[in-house]
Amino acid sequence: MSLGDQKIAPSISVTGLSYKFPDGSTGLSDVSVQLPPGSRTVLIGANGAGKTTLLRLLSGKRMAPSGTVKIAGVDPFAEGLEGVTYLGMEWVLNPIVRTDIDVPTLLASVGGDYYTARRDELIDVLDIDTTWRMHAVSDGERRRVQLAMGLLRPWTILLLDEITVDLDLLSRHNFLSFLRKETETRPCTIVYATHIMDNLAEWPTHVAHMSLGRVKKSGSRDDFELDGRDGGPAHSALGGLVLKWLQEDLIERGPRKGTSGQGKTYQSYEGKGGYGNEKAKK
Ligand SMILES: Nc1ncnc2c1ncn2[C@@H]1O[C@H](COP(=O)(O)OP(=O)(O)OP(=O)(O)O)[C@@H](O)[C@H]1O
Repeated sequence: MSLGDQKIAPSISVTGLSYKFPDGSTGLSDVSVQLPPGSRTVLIGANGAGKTTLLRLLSGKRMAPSGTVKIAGVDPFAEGLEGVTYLGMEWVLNPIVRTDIDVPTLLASVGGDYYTARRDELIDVLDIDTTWRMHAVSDGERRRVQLAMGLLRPWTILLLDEITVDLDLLSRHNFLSFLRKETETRPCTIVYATHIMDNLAEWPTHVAHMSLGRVKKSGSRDDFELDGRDGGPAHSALGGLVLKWLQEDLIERGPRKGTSGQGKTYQSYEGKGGYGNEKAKK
């Protein structure tokens, strides 16, 4: 049975996953994380923390050691990865979406004439003009068409690797709302690696924090008190938590090799006024 046939959403279970790149350097160290069926997880971590490496392993783009990854309780590499969609940078860079081609043709090429209701919904949600020609659209417009293409087939696991950077605030909000509705109305599970916290606070059911190739913490929004303490706003709870994690990670990592060793961490940004205020004073 393929993942697409499941009546309940798939869980994602990673246990003791270590990975070395072909050059022998460590990509992941003993990663364990459990994400329940139907969850929407935001994967947090500084640049280079290992988010893409983990998502590529989950998607089968890189081979995970046997027994370390289970999707819906089974080893996806043995049973097949049908239903797993990974949307990351290399997918974004596919040159076809920069050629002189029209939107209906592109959507038809990924099943748009079969999944007509989903196609029309995505055109609406992502505010796509079907008369666009792809060599003559803006970066954000192109990204919206790409997202419609990537989301069109009804996946059961969606692995999103920061591909919403070009979307304007409203488009991203609508896109996140669509994903939320998906997990609430059909059996599917999402992991989303992002650095953009705008409008995100209410969205995740779970959060996982990566640093230096490890998952340091993971849990539900309740575990991290994401709904704010004492009635405080969720957006400041998530934003504050992420900033704190990244500052701790930077201290743990220490100065980069090849620097003078006098690197500053700019922890006093608020107290000293930061770059913005320095500029404003001039
Ligand atoms: N093919 C590779 N060979 C060796 N090292 C690699 C390779 N790909 C990535 N790395 C290193 O692995 C680390 C993790 O990279 P990864 O792309 O997973 O980080 P990330 O958390 O997704 O970062 P970002 O937020 O910048 O996208 C980085 O230090 C990177 O330099």
